[in-house]
Amino acid sequence: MPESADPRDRLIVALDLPDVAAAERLVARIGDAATVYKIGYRLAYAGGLDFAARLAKSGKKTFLDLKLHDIGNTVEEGVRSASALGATFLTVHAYPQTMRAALRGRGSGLKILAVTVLTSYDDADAAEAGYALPVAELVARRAEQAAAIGIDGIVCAAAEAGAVRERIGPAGLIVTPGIRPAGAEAGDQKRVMTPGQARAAGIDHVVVGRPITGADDPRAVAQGIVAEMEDA
Ligand SMILES: O=c1ccn([C@@H]2O[C@H](COP(=O)(O)O)[C@@H](O)[C@H]2O)c(=O)[nH]1
Repeated sequence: MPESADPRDRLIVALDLPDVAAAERLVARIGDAATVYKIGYRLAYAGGLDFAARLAKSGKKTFLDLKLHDIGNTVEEGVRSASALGATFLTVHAYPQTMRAALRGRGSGLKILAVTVLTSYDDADAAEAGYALPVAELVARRAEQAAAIGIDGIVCAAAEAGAVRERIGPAGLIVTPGIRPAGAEAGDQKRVMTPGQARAAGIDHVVVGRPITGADDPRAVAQGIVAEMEDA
């Protein structure tokens, strides 16, 4: 999705909910305050892929956060199947073989986003997983590889947006989870920024789940996040 004139497109609401009925209720409560919805494992394994296709047909943009990573043939064919769901975004892990396969399987209209290092990881977690590089360097390296391969966008923490932008140029998308309005619980997220800080750092889209799904008034929280980014 190129830089949109609609500020609501900057917010991607993560529908991390137990079933389609709960997702439908949340989307109805948020109404026109959000335009882009993310379906991850939890909902995808509970009928969420059909729901994603319906959401796309209803005019919302959809983001399939499936974080694919497998042998090239499986990724390519998986992306080909996912393309048929009418989604705007699909994630894969930022491994070169995986990213190349995803681009081979992609139909027109689907943007492939490469997940660099999960925002729940800090340097100690990366070391525990066997990586010699600190997170910031690993993100930069993966962004550089993703750009060379021709990937559409990068998923990283907002703190890395500047370094990623240098490597992917102005046309690549920077999508950042690990976003918390001031005062909200970080939960398991370790590389966190507020929506305003993230926007000022140069991101294109923020992903926000629990601060919206757990809110008494999810529509108001979504509107607040969009407004905070507008003001940044
Ligand atoms: O590095 C990553 C990649 C994906 N995610 C996903 O984003 C949302 C964040 O939800 P919150 O409730 O706002 O923490 C969630 O669906 C993750 O699977 C991420 O957090 N970090």
